[in-house]
Amino acid sequence: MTILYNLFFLLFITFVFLFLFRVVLIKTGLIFTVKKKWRLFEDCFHVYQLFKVPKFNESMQRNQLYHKVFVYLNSLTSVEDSDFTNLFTGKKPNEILLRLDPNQIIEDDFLGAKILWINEDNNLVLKIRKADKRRVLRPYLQHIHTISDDLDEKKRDLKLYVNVVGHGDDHKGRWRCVPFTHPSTFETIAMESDVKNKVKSDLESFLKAKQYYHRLGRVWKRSYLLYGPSGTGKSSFIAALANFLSYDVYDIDLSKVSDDSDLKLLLLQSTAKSVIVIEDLDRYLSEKSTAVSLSGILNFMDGMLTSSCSEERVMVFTMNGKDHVDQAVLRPGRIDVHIHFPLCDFTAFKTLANSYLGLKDHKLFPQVEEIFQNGSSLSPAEIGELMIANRNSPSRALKSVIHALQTDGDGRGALNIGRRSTENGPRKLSGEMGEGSGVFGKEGANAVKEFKKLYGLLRVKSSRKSQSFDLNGDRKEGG
Ligand SMILES: Nc1ncnc2c1ncn2[C@@H]1O[C@H](COP(=O)(O)OP(=O)(O)OP(=O)(O)O)[C@@H](O)[C@H]1O
Ligand SMILES: [Mg+2]
Repeated sequence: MTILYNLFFLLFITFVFLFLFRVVLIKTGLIFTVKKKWRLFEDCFHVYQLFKVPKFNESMQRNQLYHKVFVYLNSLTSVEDSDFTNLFTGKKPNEILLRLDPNQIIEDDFLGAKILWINEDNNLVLKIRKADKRRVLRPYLQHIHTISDDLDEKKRDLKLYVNVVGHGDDHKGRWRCVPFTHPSTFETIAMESDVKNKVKSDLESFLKAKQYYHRLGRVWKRSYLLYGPSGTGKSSFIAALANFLSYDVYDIDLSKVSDDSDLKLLLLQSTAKSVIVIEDLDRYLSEKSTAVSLSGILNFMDGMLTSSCSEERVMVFTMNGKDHVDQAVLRPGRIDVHIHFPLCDFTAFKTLANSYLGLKDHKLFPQVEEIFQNGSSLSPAEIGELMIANRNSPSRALKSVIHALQTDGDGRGALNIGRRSTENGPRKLSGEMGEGSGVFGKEGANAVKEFKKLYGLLRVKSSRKSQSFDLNGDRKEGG
């Protein structure tokens, strides 16, 4: 019995000791020293090979590989975790950049191999185990190329192109370009986070699907329809989308397009990695005589032009409502994703109150919620404007929102943010989801469900007419 007792006591003491030892190791940072010593010990059993990437070549020209490796290394989390590194301000406000320090050593992992980089004067030196070199070096350098190209792409300044009226046969230079600096991001837009996440992952899977689209012989493009009343964030969403993708924006004003072939030329003159936008398409299509025909627009939406369209493009069309739009315009393939932009509801209101007034909660919120439950006919733009005008007094801002909601916006006085009542028709609280259409948005939780249900049917009877496309399905195939 005594032996058993002693054994148990010994086990307990060992456990306590190990626990305390672990705490001391972690809390004091001793663990890093132990790891370092262990690595040095381990290194004694390995042969390393060094590769130097000089900043300049023999003719003192810049070595592009040096730039790429530098960009890549500065993006690694190990820079952040290293013992020391440099901090600089970036181009954007509040941006802080991490930069390698001379003689800093950075560790990276690739395909299970440990790789070290040493930042010497005007050289970056790669240190790799000889045993790993043959297997890892080439794909690793390829990986650096790809990542640094992506990072460079993300850093460049975006441009907004607008089309101007052409003169005679001179179609050259029809696009006019200005810097695109719209600050909108998916985070600043008040809409269901589920919808935002779906759009983001849809875009990401689209970007990865180049080979897939090519194999199918399809133009590598993705088309979005944003529809909903005025002031619900459609244009802001386009800006957010362009910022998310770091793509230039080509905003096509159809009233400045002379005919179908002119429209084709505009598309041909756009560059890859761009968002092509046509706003208020429903209004244009409903006009009696237009310079561009319906078939011209359909061909444009198909992007069936030349090989120059084989590079990725995202097309975005906006409409106030799609009820009266020709079904051919909305069919899958022409429009891949339908996103509904509803009038403001309580969830959107809370997002706006948080971003415009810094309010997470307020004693007037329950009252606002109650009014929203009875319905509302104000857009996020209208509510946002009321908040901006009263931003110094959150209570006053909320009271004015309540008043505007109760009076259906009529009491907004000087702050009458023109509703395009003639364009939108009478405002509807429930959206205008067409029959059987697949929609992302707040048109009731049913919208997404319906969308999935519909695609369920679509997968079975893939040949039948329908108006939507399922992101999940595409992701599986494309990824
Ligand atoms: N959902 C939203 N979240 C945050 N801000 C919004 C939202 N909707 C509108 N706004 C704000 O309202 C203003 C107008 O929005 P926007 O131009 O994007 O609306 P729209 O749907 O394009 O309207 P229209 O159909 O009249 O062109 C913008 O300043 C934007 O910041
Ligand atoms: Mg707009």
